[in-house]
Amino acid sequence: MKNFTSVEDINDLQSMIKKALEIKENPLAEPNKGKAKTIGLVFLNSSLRTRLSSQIAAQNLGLNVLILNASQEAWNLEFADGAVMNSGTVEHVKDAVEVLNQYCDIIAVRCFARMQNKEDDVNESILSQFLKYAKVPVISLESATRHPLQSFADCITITENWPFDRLTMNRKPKVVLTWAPHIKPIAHAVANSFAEWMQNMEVDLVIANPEGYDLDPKFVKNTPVFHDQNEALKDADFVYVKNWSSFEDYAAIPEVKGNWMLTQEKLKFTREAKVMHCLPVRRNVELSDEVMDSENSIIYQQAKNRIFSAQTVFSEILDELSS
Ligand SMILES: NCCC[C@H](NC(=O)CCC(=O)O)C(=O)O
Ligand SMILES: NC(=O)OP(=O)(O)O
Repeated sequence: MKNFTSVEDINDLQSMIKKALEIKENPLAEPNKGKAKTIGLVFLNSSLRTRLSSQIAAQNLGLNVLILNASQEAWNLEFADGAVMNSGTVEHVKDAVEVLNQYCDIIAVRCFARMQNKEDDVNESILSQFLKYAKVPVISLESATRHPLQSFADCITITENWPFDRLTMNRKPKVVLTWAPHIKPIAHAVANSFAEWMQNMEVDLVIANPEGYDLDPKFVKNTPVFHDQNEALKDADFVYVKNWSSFEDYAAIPEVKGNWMLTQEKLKFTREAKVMHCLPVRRNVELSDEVMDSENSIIYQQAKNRIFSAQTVFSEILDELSS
């Protein structure tokens, strides 16, 4: 694995999940694998889970970890080619990445959608510059259109919670990615990425969202989309709750009829579905306290699995560096 920015960067998802579950059994099995190597974790946006789980994963492998909370601690970066930098930005991303090349064996970066210009976000205007200027492997810690370490952790979590003998069960789990309300425009990365990874799993995926909130067709592909949440939830085994803004009318939040917050009442339509969310979650807006704190929730397990998705990816990249 050279870089890790999408599901396209892995060869075999099932063997990656197997490896992650082995790492989970014994996370300290290879304490010197990353010895004398340095990973730089660069955050252009806020984080709790990604920052801490990546740090734990790197430390478990003996990597040196540099963390730059760039939005708060570093110089204001310029991303435009040929910019005359006589205003607010202090350092060009080209120079920043060239310097990171001097310090790091792996560069990991979080660069959310800026939600100002659809083309910029769809074309990954920030991540693409890291990929262009980096001379070392680049890992996405969530970019404008994808959150691959989250989606990989989601695959691990679904696998752990669908342990039945698939042959005797004779059916795939039904997984529903449902839109949920929010108070402000939210990016598409988590939802896009979840759809993309689920399309590579042995599951029946459906997406539920209100009219006006269809995701980018590039990510939806042939996944069935329901505009009636209750209909989509019927017989679900897993319900993944997530807000996103309009893709078509980019970053708009058109009015929604009815209440899309996930409640225990709505779970009655499901097969006692397990509930998932990437966190952070707006309680009693996206889902009710009752759901969040119920036996159905596997949300903290998902957060824990962020360690093992990251450790598996770092481990694969270290294998590549030493080959
Ligand atoms: N990294 C996981 C999710 C990040 C982001 N959430 C947020 O921006 C929440 C912000 C808020 O709730 O105000 C998202 O959903 O794409
Ligand atoms: N799920 C997730 O990526 O959380 P953070 O934004 O806190 O890293």
